[in-house]
Amino acid sequence: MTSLQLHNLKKRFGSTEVIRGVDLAIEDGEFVVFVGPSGCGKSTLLRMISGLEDITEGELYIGDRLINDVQAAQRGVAMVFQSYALYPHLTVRQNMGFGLKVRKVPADEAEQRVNEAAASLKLEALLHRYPRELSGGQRQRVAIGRAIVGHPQVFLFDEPLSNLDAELRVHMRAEIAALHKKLGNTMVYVTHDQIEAMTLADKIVVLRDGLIEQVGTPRELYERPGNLFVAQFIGSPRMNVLPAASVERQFAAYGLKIGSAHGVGMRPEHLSVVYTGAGMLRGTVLISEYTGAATLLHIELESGETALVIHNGQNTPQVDDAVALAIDPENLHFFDEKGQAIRPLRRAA
Ligand SMILES: Nc1ncnc2c1ncn2[C@@H]1O[C@H](COP(=O)(O)OP(=O)(O)OP(=O)(O)O)[C@@H](O)[C@H]1O
Repeated sequence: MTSLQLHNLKKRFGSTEVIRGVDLAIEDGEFVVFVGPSGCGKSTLLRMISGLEDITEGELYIGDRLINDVQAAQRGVAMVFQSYALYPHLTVRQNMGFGLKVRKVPADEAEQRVNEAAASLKLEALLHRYPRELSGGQRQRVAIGRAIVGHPQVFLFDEPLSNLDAELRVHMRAEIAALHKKLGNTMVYVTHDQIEAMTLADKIVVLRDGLIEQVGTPRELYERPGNLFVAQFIGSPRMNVLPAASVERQFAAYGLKIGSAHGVGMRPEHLSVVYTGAGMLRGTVLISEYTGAATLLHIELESGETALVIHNGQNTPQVDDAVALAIDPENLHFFDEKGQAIRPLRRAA
């Protein structure tokens, strides 16, 4: 059993509490991604699981074993860092085998494990090289290989792809997904990258200021955010949220009642530009950003608010054009004055 249970976990540095009571259950074999704004405590929480940071309060179980006071090396976890943390004076083979040597795994078994990991990560031809002779992606693969050879129960990844260029990130992301499929281990992954979170996670944990805001599948968080913070954190560009008062009249014309909602959320990809004048909202194009596959339009609405719209059809409007915007009411999100989601109109598929 390699499930993880976090019970009211807290971390204080001096008098500052940076993890303020986290309860979380991670299932055996699950791929869980921690996201949240810079400084919210993602890395600290991961380091508490790894044993690199001690736990101020609360309980942490791996399987049914309480591991608060178990040393990092005895927890059955392996961590992969953003910085790779390879030994520059050791070859790829030596780097991958180093931990096994320290743990006095017999040499022939260690060699076999390194060979197996090298084969699954396509590193066989590079085993004799030194880290300086490798590309960033190859280095990160070695760092992952070093984690694999220890046969950990749980893999922990702290922004492992942040130092790679865009193309390599896409490639390595797919490799990590394939690795999870193949090994089936429990994995916990910290990232800033929305696409990584959405594509890799079975479950995303959104953290803010040392607390969990919402836990759910990528689809649940995207389609049914529980509050304004999650609504605007998940999805890029972020969800437009307009004061209910500024759209009430226009919506009423379409038979839509805003009710007690304080804010109305509309994702940029759900708004479409219409030319017939039949849109719910009207405005003028302020900025038009062509990105190849789509154009991001900044629309100044009649109410004075600005809305972002992803336009990927023909007839892209130009700056200063007057446009109308339409949205399927199913795609509207409503929030109360405290920012909590109300009247969810959509069901996650
Ligand atoms: N050793 C430390 N001593 C004091 N404060 C710390 C220490 N490590 C982290 N912190 C503080 O704890 C908070 C959480 O830091 P953490 O690195 O976990 O955030 P994060 O969400 O991973 O941020 P980022 O996305 O920027 O990496 C921050 O306010 C940080 O300054």
